[in-house]
Amino acid sequence: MTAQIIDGRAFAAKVRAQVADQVAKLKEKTGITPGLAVVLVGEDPASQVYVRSKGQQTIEVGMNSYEHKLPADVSKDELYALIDKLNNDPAVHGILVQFPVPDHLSETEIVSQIDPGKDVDGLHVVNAGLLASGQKAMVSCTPLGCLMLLRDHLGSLSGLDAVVVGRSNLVGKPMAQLLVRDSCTVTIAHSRTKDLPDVVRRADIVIAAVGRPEMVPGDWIKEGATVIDVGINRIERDGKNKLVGDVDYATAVERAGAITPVPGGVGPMTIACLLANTLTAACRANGLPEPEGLTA
Ligand SMILES: NC(=O)C1=CN([C@@H]2O[C@H](COP(=O)(O)OP(=O)(O)OC[C@H]3O[C@@H](n4cnc5c(N)ncnc54)[C@H](OP(=O)(O)O)[C@@H]3O)[C@@H](O)[C@H]2O)C=CC1
Ligand SMILES: Nc1nc(=O)c2c([nH]1)NC[C@@H]1CN(c3ccc(C(=O)N[C@@H](CCC(=O)O)C(=O)O)cc3)C=[N+]21
Repeated sequence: MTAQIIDGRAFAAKVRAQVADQVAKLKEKTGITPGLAVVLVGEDPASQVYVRSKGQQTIEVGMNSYEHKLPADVSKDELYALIDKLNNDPAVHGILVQFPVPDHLSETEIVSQIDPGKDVDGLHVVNAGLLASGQKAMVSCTPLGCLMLLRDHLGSLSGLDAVVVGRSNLVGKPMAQLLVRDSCTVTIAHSRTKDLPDVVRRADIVIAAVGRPEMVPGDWIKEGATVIDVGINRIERDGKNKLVGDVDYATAVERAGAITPVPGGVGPMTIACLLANTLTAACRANGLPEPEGLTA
């Protein structure tokens, strides 16, 4: 079998068009323009690229973008003072602190400073708890994007066996929560999993969120399974820089029923869902109905 390619870039463009449409209506009806603040600490080159791309796409859908660049040696007090200011700024509906941050700062502590209603990354314990208990939360953008692709491709996910490889707070854990909510039978695998190949072989849905280039080979994939590759790894091959996922695309494409490519799969969906979450946060902050088709 040769897999159908799930075109995340095209789907993300559709999500952004929906966001743009609903932002325009919101502005017209209420005068509210959703605003997203992105905080970048230091000069990590990959982070700079993402932050620029987030800023551009925020403007393109008609929202306000606020970028805050802080030096790598910024003190935690200065960073928290900025977060506090953004928490209290009514023009800012979403706040994202780009990770990784320099070693003298704690990601967990940073996230705990953000107003949960503005936590568009869905990382605050309040949002993790709301999601885990089946309530309305801010859901981390990458898992939300993966869920949208899966629902679009498969329709109902009910009763399917899903394996999530990776248990991070940003991707693996919220992904597993969303799949459980859609009635999948979910296994969360990680670096201590015994016989990972065997665990992956059982899955109708494989989500790879590990951070190891091409770690999942095609012969771990059940024939016809749907494979969502979250990994973004920069490698050098044949003297060229290349972006590859956590799945060995060349062999997996021969076994899977459908697969997301890297680039052009999950990555663009992450940014589209960040914009969707910012719109959702703006609606909730103003007691307005949820945007249509953009929440989990
Ligand atoms: N496309 C997108 O939009 C996004 C892509 N990413 C990418 O997704 C990947 C994962 O990101 P993130 O979740 O933040 O990463 P983390 O490093 O936080 O988590 C990686 C997870 O993978 C597990 N793991 C590591 N090695 C193995 C192994 N050999 N076998 C099985 N499991 C293993 C770890 O297990 P343990 O807990 O036991 O250590 C951990 O749970 C990265 O490539 C990242 O760049 C991330 C965010 C967005
Ligand atoms: N607080 C926080 N939240 C995040 O969600 C977060 C983060 N920090 N730090 C880094 C990771 C990674 N991440 C990506 C977003 C978009 C693409 C993306 O658009 N990728 C394109 C290609 C980009 C390229 O060419 O480099 C694609 O896959 O097609 C990738 C990765 C969000 N993350």
